[in-house]
Amino acid sequence: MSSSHLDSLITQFAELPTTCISDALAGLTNLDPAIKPLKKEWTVCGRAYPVKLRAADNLKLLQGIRDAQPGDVLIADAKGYLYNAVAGDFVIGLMKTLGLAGFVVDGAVRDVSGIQELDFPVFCRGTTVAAGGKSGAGEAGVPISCAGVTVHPGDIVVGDVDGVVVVPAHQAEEVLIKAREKLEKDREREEGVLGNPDAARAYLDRVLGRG
Ligand SMILES: O=C([O-])CC(=O)C(=O)O
Repeated sequence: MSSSHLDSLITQFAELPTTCISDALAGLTNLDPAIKPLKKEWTVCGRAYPVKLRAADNLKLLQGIRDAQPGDVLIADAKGYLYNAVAGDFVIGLMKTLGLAGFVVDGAVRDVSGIQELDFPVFCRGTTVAAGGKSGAGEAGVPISCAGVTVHPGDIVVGDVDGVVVVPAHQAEEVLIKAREKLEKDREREEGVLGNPDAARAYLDRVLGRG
């Protein structure tokens, strides 16, 4: 896929809620729902730059920040470990300064207030007070397994208040069409019943087989 085509897909995915993208993918590529934005207003959408870390160690995360391209979403498997952070406001500030689109981590961050002030979208499993180490184990820019999902470099990562979905690059066009259709159906269904008790009862009767 050319990079301008991928950019156009990313722009279009950014307009969709994760719920519809999840439905289009049958829920198969959603990260563990414990992974949520540090601020509920934050959203993220971009090319995946995956990083594999040892629990509580961030040297290879720093390599990922150095090697990723502007617009990439750094997505890190930090083994779900919550006692030591792999990033605080300093490391997140590096990501923002180098133009990355966001950070998703199956692990912990710290300096929550500082990160919120940076206004750079961070999605994580949890937060902690303790720093991590820099011993060097891990790999950057390789396929990973993160919070139950395989992520390849160049997949599309989309996150909002509901959670994070990974769109495999080779399925992106088809998923975009299906997700848009789902969004339209959800809107019609909602508009049809909201504030209209007769329509609400008719819907329930139909689904319950009493119509
Ligand atoms: O320096 C580190 O590796 C982690 C940290 O506390 C920060 O990013 O502020």
